[in-house]
Amino acid sequence: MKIAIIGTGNLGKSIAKGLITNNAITTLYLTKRNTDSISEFEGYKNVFLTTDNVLAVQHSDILILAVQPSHLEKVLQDIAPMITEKHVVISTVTGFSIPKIETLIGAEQFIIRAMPNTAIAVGKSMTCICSNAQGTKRIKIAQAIFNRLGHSLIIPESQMQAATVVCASGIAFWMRLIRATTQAAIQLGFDAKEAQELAMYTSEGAANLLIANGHHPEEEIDRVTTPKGCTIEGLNEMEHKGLSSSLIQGMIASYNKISNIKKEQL
Ligand SMILES: NC(=O)C1=CN([C@@H]2O[C@H](COP(=O)(O)OP(=O)(O)OC[C@H]3O[C@@H](n4cnc5c(N)ncnc54)[C@H](O)[C@@H]3O)[C@@H](O)[C@H]2O)C=CC1
Ligand SMILES: O=C(O)[C@@H]1CCC=N1
Repeated sequence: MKIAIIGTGNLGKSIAKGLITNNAITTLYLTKRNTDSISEFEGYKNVFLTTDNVLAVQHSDILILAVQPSHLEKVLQDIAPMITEKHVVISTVTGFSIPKIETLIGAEQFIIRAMPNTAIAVGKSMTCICSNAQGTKRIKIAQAIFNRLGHSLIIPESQMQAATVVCASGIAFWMRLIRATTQAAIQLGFDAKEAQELAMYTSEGAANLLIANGHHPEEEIDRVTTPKGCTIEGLNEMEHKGLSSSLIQGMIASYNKISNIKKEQL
């Protein structure tokens, strides 16, 4: 696949790493206004670094847009004349709707919105995808890319904002949970490196149990909680202190913030 990533920042770099590691490219153009900070990609075969978005579009079929929301309009205006029927345009940009993209490049283009997360760098992104009417004809291409780099789900565009919080911001939320369990493990006597190892692999094990068995989390919790034991003592104390409630409220606050960001952009 001939892919261009327009705006190779935090997310763009993660996508580039995932694509390169998984041999998912024929050519890969990475653009940035100053390419110095993506020099780590120099030297890879068939990977080209450039400041020229138009050049990247001309040499690619799949265009992954990963600039900040405030930059997308200008980027789309610049590349619009170069977009042809060979291109599939995949925007990862938060809060920038498909109708708005259509007004800038045309509703006849294949337009996909994707919400991956930075775990795409290690082939473990949960990516939600939606498209415009024309894009439904190419959505399988987008799914094939994101399934190679993790797991994907097609959703209606109306759920994209929620997907941003759960999947994209979700990486940060899970990191805090892993950090907190690491801190507890240190207090309980493990050195910092061991503590993080215990926290990382235990969280990986918990997620894999659900993925493999398809169980509800409480079913797995029941298997761990010995009556009058230490697990239920800890769980109940966490809930008295508002663990679930705090996570839910945090995610709702994050969701509401996206609505405000969208209004600020109008
Ligand atoms: N960081 C994340 O985990 C996720 C970010 N997103 C979305 O992805 C987009 C990018 O986010 P980040 O990577 O975090 O931002 P970032 O600021 O790290 O990356 C954006 C990059 O675009 C470059 N850029 C700006 N104007 C450009 C232009 N005209 N041509 C080429 N490059 C240009 C900037 O130099 C920067 O490196 C945002 O819209 C964000 O909402 C979506 C999911 C996850
Ligand atoms: O924090 C943000 O606004 C962006 C969107 C999801 C991840 N980063």
